[in-house]
Amino acid sequence: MQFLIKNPLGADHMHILRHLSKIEKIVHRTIAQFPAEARSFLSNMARPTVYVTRDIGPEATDLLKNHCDVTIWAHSEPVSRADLISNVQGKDALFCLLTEKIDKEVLNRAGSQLKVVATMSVGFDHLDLNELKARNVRIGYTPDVLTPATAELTIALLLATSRRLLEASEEARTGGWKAWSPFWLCGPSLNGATVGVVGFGRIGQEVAKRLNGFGIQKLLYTNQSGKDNILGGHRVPLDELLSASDFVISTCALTPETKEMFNDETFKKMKSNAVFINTSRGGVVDQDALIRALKNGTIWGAGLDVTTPEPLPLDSELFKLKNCVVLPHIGSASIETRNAMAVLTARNIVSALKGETMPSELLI
Ligand SMILES: O=C(O)[C@H](O)CO
Repeated sequence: MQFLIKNPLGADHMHILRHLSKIEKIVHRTIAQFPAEARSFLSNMARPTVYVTRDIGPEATDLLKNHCDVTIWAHSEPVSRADLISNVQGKDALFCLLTEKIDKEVLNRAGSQLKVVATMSVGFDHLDLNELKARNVRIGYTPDVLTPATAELTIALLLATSRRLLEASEEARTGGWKAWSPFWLCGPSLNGATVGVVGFGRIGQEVAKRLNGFGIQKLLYTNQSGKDNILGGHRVPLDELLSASDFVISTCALTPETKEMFNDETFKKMKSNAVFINTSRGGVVDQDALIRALKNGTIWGAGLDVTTPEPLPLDSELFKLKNCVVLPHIGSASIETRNAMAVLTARNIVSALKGETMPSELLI
């Protein structure tokens, strides 16, 4: 607490502060004797507290600070589990990232005053939804704001994989470029191709819109809504999509149903010239099966923005395969998008703490 002290009586400031501190103690003792209801009413009037698990930029931080007492893990690496657990104790809100697993242990340690957990991501497979629901903790997430950036990156990764951009750049820099050669560094073209998008939600559809400019012949998709003919595409069963597509793009959420849906069996159903792109979650792929498929020529190549685990260990077979491009989960990493995600997460928290409608609440 800070006091601006005018001193009309001429007493020295230290003397006044000693009195104030005595008064504060008396107030605390008195409040402690109030009935529980009155105590909780008074504590609700105090500024709420929020724990933030990374540096989230000035705009989102200021927004939170205008309404709450903010504690930040302001480091570039993720907060350790031990630090998360000790810092979340007693907080009213938690601002987290997809790098933190928010489970029973974290929620128990946070305490029953916790009102909202807001994640700076559209994916929420790192949150234990049942435990949050059981505690009536509201959940914020960041759909929509990251859709264009993630779609953009999906196209970039697809082209980098099919047109072998990283390999080509490496050859140019390291003396492999001897002369222009007819079939050197060639890869399959998007022009005239059939593209299958697995999970035709917000991001999948935005990818499809961008594909339009590349002269693809046919768009296939699987989706949950059951709607056909979205954006001129055909809704088909997964097996049909896999066997007919030259490019298979995974943009589906990780759920118990989609876990490792790309496995030995499904890779075998794809064309041998197929390019597999994953910008959703590493967990939708059985990674050992993918390595086998890439080594054996079951499919032509793969571009992965997401892996299991993350970061992918340096000795992973995937890094050794020329027909595989691995990116460090940068789907939404445009400057504007990451800031918008941070601000939306902060707004989710402030609204939930005020008991208002959240801009993006995950309703379960
Ligand atoms: O879930 C998300 O938001 C992405 O994977 C990262 O932006």
